[in-house]
Amino acid sequence: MLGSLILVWTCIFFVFLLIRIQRPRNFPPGPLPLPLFGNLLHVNMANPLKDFERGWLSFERYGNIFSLYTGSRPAVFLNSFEVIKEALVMKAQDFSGRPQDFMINHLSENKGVVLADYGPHWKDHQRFALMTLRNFGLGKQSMEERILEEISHLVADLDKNAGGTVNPQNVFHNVASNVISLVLFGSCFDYNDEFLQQYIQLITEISKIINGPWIMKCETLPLLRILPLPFKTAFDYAKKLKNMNLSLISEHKSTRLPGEPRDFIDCYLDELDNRKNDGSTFSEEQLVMYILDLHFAGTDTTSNTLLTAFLYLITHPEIQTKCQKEIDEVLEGKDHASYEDRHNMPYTLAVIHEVQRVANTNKFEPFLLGQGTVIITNLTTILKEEGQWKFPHEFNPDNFLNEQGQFEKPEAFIPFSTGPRVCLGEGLARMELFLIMVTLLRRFQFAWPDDAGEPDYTPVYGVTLTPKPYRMHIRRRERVKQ
Ligand code: HEM
Repeated sequence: MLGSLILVWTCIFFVFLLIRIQRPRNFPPGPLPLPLFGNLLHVNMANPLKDFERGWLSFERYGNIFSLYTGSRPAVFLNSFEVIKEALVMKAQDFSGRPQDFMINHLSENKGVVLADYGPHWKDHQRFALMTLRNFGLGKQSMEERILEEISHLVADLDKNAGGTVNPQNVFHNVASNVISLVLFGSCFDYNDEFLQQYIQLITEISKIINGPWIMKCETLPLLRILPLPFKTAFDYAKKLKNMNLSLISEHKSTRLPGEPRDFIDCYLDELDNRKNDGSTFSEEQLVMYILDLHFAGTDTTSNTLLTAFLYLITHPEIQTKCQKEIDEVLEGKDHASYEDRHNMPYTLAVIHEVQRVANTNKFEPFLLGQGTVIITNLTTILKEEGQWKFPHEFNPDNFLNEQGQFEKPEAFIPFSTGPRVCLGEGLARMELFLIMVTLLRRFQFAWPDDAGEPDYTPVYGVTLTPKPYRMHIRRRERVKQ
């Protein structure tokens, strides 16, 4: 009996030795990975940020580089501004790839730009998007006019609720979605439009699923991917979205005048005509996914930043009032704000940047280094890194103001990332944030409702971070002529 027991335990011990995961020599430190599971059981899957911020995977414990295993695959986390800059800027060639075998790659069918690996396909499409955005007036007045036009609908919508309270979630989602729709489809939608509502709902559902607990388990144990688990509905939703994009493309095909593009889709169709069958990576299937990528990347991030902005502004009324004073002075006698006005509004600009710092919508970015090692840059740590900020752990616009009250941007402010994979919508997003916030603050006074209890700033973990749902009280301001 004893002999059999010893034999069983010896076998178990040898199997364990065979399948155990060992960190290679000189590999960044981290918690001991378990066979098969790696560090899956070490991480709070509902909200890993808690582990990283002040928890047991914090900077204080493992320093600025550490590693975790998803199954038998290592992922290296870069945790400070200096190491991220070194990787993404100084060694950009090595650190600009994307993993191609995550679940999410199956969803996107390895098309589009956000998840594309570093290479000719990504380069051509990134260049094309930047050029198209520029041609449609990014950085010029025409884009500004389009955004202001969209903001006028937002103002009318909020005005209907003046004197009452609103849940700003849908309001900001609609406006961000409409701005990017203008660029992509040449038109924006009525806020109650069925197409828009379905589009946003499908994107929201996919975000929830790809950030849910099943996905992490499937990354760890890829065999699970073939089972009919709840995450499979994400594929049905993605198919519906692709069909919606296909219908938009076919409508464009039937109404376009070649060489006279009205929007991003027309530009891409012109590009296809010009390239004919030159063997390039441009194709209609790419366009379907590319539209989805840009819509997704441009909507959630911008609207969650706005939600964060107003959460902090209504709970810091003194900061709101100081912005309004500056805005009133600079816009005295003008009908509307212009993006150029930012140069005369150092305090408001500082508040917008501080909002982006605390909102930190894109917390982790995955990159692929040779030999299959995934590199994850942890933007959360950098945007609160001691030594980089005057007040790393509080909401304080002074983080972006010098002694003379002039606007100053610390180098570690990288909410749009840095290096070749930097956000390609940065210019558009910055213009949107400025024009929307300035216009709304000029028109309305926003307040935390008396019966709403204590504000909770802890973000909800998701593909992008978002504040917990809240309501805000709205009142028209008297100073502005209607
Ligand atoms: C406040 C708003 C925004 C924030 C904070 C933001 C942030 C980011 C970040 C951090 C990345 C890098 C992600 C990564 O490497 O995984 C990124 C990439 C990207 N963003 Fe944005 N973004 C915003 C708005 C937009 C808008 C409006 C657009 C649409 C034009 C857009 C399009 C993209 C695209 C296409 C990429 C992928 C670039 C590539 O991989 O080459 N973003 N964004």
